Amino acid sequence: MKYISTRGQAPALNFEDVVLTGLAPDGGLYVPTHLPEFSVEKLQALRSASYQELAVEVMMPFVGDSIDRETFTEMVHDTYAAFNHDAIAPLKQLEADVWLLELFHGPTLAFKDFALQLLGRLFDYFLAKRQQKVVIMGATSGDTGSAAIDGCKRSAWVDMFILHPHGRVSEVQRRQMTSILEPNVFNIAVEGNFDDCQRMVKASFADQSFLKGRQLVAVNSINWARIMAQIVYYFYAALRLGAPSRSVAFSVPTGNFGDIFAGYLAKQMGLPITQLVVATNRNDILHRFLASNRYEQAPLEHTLSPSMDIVVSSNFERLLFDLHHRDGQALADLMKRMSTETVSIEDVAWQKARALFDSAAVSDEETTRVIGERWKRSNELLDPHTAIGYKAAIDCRRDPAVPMVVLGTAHPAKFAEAVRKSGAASDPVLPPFLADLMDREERFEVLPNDLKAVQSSMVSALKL
Ligand SMILES: Cc1ncc(COP(=O)(O)O)c(C=O)c1O
Ligand SMILES: N[C@@H](CCOP(=O)(O)O)C(=O)O
Repeated sequence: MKYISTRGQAPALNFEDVVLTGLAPDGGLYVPTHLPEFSVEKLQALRSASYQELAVEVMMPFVGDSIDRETFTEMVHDTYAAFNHDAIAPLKQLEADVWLLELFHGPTLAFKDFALQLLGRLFDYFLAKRQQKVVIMGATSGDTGSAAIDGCKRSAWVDMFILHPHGRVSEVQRRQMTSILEPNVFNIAVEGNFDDCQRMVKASFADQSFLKGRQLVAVNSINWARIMAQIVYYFYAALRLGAPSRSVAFSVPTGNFGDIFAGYLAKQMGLPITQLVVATNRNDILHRFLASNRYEQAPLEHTLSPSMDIVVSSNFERLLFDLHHRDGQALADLMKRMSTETVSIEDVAWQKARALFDSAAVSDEETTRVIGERWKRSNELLDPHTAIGYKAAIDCRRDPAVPMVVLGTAHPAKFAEAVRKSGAASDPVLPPFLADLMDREERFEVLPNDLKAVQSSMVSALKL
């Protein structure tokens, strides 16, 4: 399988090279040249596959000849052995034909573990083969950071710098990152917001000269392997609920548009998904775009669902590429305009987007109300991001006969403030392996919202 840039001006890469990169040199994001197809017969044959078996079937075509099947199968089994539920991604019934796909049974209690546990193993495999050390640089609004650190902290091949917005992630999220004291892990709290962190990461990928020859590698969803691993749980949930004989709908709490883009790809690959709901918080640029065909940036707002406090949604570019017939030049022009002005796309492309996605924006008040109500009704504690997914699912549902799956993206104990405000329960409890989290020593550096300051801190930590 080959990968091309959404902006059309970068060389095509194979899977190994695409895993060990970030942005394409032309500023675009890598996408596969084509998607594997899963026929009805093939889906039927996978109905009773375990999560791990399915993961190999879904991902192997993307991996191609970069890893042999036996080695990749072992890697996948090892990856999901780190999860704390036998089903890996269990489905829980919330009400008649509304299901919660619990994606928080990994080591850091968020859906990011699905891809980042695998990515850490992919890095080790390729870097050991090359005998090469790389530098990871990532931006996080809370969950990617801890999942990346957990996935890569034991690697001899990486030094890792994770930027989070100072004071804008939950205390549990911060401690999950900053209490990892391995010498190759560096946490930087930036006096800015997530978009500022992500901007610095992208600028560093675009010009890596400050690293004096060391190579940067991405852990954010600009890295194709992140998206690839997230496609699998859409297949898993749909097959468990009766696909291919039965269609399924998904509601996805959305920030950087990676998770829902994986759902869109699953649909393109043949999974009978009849509805995809983009669920946002007050940072609702994607909802506003889908409602009005105006892509208009608004200032980032801080909400009770901090992991989705994102305005510039990286992966939206991958969708726009498809909506523009994969025309790299058209995309390069569009992305340039989108960064400075309010943009509308051609009506046909926008109508296509509206046919693919429904959307809703959910306020903090509605989020806490939903958490409280769900707790009263069934003692089910939703984290604020998942609560947004649930509310959007109910508001946007097209066909009650089609099972609606809400992606449960994080464990409620990561977001005690929102849960407390909902009046749902006393503090949600962390699982035993994190019971002492609040007592662990922390290490992080606070830096101004300034690219040069961040890069020079990296250079001195790496002793370059
Ligand atoms: C808990 C949680 N839910 C939802 C999201 C949104 O996912 P995505 O950025 O892939 O849209 C994130 C992170 O972005 C998250 O951490
Ligand atoms: N919500 C994310 C933000 C980064 O998104 P990513 O999927 O591109 O890594 C986080 O929790 O860090």
